[in-house]
Amino acid sequence: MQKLYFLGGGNMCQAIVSGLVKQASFDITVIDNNADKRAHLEQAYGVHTGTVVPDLQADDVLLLAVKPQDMAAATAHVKSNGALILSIAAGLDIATLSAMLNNPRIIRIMPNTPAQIGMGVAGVFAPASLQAADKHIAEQIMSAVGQVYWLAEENRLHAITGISGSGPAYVFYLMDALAQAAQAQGFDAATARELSLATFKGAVALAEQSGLPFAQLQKNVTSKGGTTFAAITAFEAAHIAADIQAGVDACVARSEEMQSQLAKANHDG
Ligand SMILES: NC(=O)C1=CN([C@@H]2O[C@H](COP(=O)(O)OP(=O)(O)OC[C@H]3O[C@@H](n4cnc5c(N)ncnc54)[C@H](OP(=O)(O)O)[C@@H]3O)[C@@H](O)[C@H]2O)C=CC1
Ligand SMILES: O=C(O)[C@@H]1CCC=N1
Repeated sequence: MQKLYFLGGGNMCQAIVSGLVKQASFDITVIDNNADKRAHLEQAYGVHTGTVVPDLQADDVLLLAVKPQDMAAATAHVKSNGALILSIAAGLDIATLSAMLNNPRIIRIMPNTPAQIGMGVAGVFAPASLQAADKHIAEQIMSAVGQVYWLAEENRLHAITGISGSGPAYVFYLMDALAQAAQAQGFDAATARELSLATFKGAVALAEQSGLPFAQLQKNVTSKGGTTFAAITAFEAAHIAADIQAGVDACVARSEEMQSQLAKANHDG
């Protein structure tokens, strides 16, 4: 069985591992410096764990899942020996990773946390020089936990980060805002959470099942001069849609900025 190592056993590693172990197609080892995390990973998913990446072989796979700013230190002693490298780190480009690992065989992935329940979205980019078999491995790993979108250019990873990579946080922010509004209307915290959750859940399922444009679905709730009209008029006066666009733009800009900073730090250091 092909050996797959995760470097970093945190949130995203656990999300991917939880879906992947059901496939039983890789011999998985997670490298993490935290003993509690290693014990949890062994117990919950039956994977091997360790504290150091062993010297790799060409047919092994290493998935990099530490924070971008920890990557240089975490990979300093890794001997990748031409193994396939998959990186989920935001803002670390292939040129920088390739210099860190002395290995150009790298695929970048931008996943998101709903991977934990098999409903993730992942943007994936592979340089043209990589073999179809390498792309197949990335596809196999990420399709175990959700949908996979192949990107034609590495730079598109910034955009996918702004939409689906960070996107779950925007949705939770809106869910929390609706729950807070419910509390302001006198519901207790538990009921407010349930009302917000059930409203999001029902709206998402309706959008999916009807296939209608989101704007049409919104119109179907909005009687002219009625209650929803009052709410949407208030949202428009507050430029909520433009603010969401500004949030996405800030996310994309930060991804680009991190990439320049990390590339420079690695080049200088
Ligand atoms: N969370 C998200 O929604 C998404 C995250 N990503 C990317 O995924 C990557 C991981 O993020 P996430 O899982 O949230 O981060 P976490 O902090 O949850 O996980 C990283 C793990 O790596 C461990 N670690 C740090 N340094 C080392 C080392 N030298 N050797 C072994 N283990 C080490 C950390 O331990 P300790 O805590 O002790 O430092 C931690 O357990 C990041 O690069 C991020 O950009 C991409 C898309 C979405
Ligand atoms: O916030 C971050 O930097 C990471 C990348 C995408 C989601 N979380």
